[in-house]
Amino acid sequence: MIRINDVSKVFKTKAASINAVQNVELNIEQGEIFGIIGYSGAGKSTLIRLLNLLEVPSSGFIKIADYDMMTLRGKELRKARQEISMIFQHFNLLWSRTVRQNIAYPLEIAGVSSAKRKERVDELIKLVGLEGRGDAYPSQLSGGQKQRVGIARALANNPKVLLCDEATSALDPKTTSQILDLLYDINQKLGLTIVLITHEMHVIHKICGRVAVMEDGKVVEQGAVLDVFRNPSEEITRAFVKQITENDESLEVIEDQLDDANGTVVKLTFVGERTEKPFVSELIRNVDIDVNILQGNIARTKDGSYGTLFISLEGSEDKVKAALAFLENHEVQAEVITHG
Ligand SMILES: Nc1ncnc2c1ncn2[C@@H]1O[C@H](COP(=O)(O)OP(=O)(O)OP(=O)(O)O)[C@@H](O)[C@H]1O
Repeated sequence: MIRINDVSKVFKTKAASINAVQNVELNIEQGEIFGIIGYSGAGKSTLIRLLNLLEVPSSGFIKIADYDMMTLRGKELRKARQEISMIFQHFNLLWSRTVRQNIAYPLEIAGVSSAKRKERVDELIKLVGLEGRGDAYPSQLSGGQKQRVGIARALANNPKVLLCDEATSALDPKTTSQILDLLYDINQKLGLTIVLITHEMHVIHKICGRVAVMEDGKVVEQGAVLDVFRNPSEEITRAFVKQITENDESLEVIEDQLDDANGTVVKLTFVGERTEKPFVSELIRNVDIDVNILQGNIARTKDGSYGTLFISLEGSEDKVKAALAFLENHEVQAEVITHG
């Protein structure tokens, strides 16, 4: 659906040339939810804005559906943009228009008749869960409701692709979760291809199937979300994965407990089916060793679960060795943190 081939963007200012996006290669398939994650300044916004030509690439090729984006001008570009819609962090609503009028706006521009507009707006209001709020103004809505209007407006002309530019970054965790659920439902119902950018790993693991990690304008790693969780190859990716698996609070607890632990402290990482199985009780039964659970966390991704567990193994050196071997044989990654 989306082919990004050797795409770069250089911003030339009086003071310097900034390589905001460098030689990016990405293929995004029809109907997938693809996440792009990076810290501030990594180039995510620039990259997503290149997709609908809000920014023009300095070099490279972008193909979306049947459009060779680099060659589009005028009327053709406007038509392509109707099929590549976008939602924004700060919603970008028209404040003097009601919810209905905001949603109808792109339909007006596309020349849709008044009766058809009304029908379509009714459908969209239902789709995004804004029944009863059609005549409200944006200032009368919560953040989550404003983003629902943004989503309905973006979907008005039946786009093939929805670009989400930090769409949940201004929302609290509960509302973020509701908006992500809505995006996921829309993806499932309409088969819409969604590309989202974020600096938060929980957004990625909640709804994305694949992810690309950006740093200094480059895509440094990409793959299925579960694989990236299991085997992050870059330092920056490991840091993002830790946003989910080791929050600051959990590390503090572990550090306190490390000082007190008598045994060998081990960090276990397990993926997919393994998270469903009682391997700790199997370990205790098979190796006859004491296991003290210090801290645990399971993250559910769209395609399965990923978990980490910090345990302390208390027993003779041979027993500890046998326990580590048992874990390895049962597809649980074990990393010894300290020896007691
Ligand atoms: N219009 C512009 N003119 C000059 N430099 C720009 C412009 N837009 C972005 N940049 C620079 O390009 C780099 C990438 O910025 P970009 O906004 O794409 O990053 P980002 O990952 O989206 O970060 P953030 O989440 O903070 O927006 C930064 O160094 C930024 O200062």
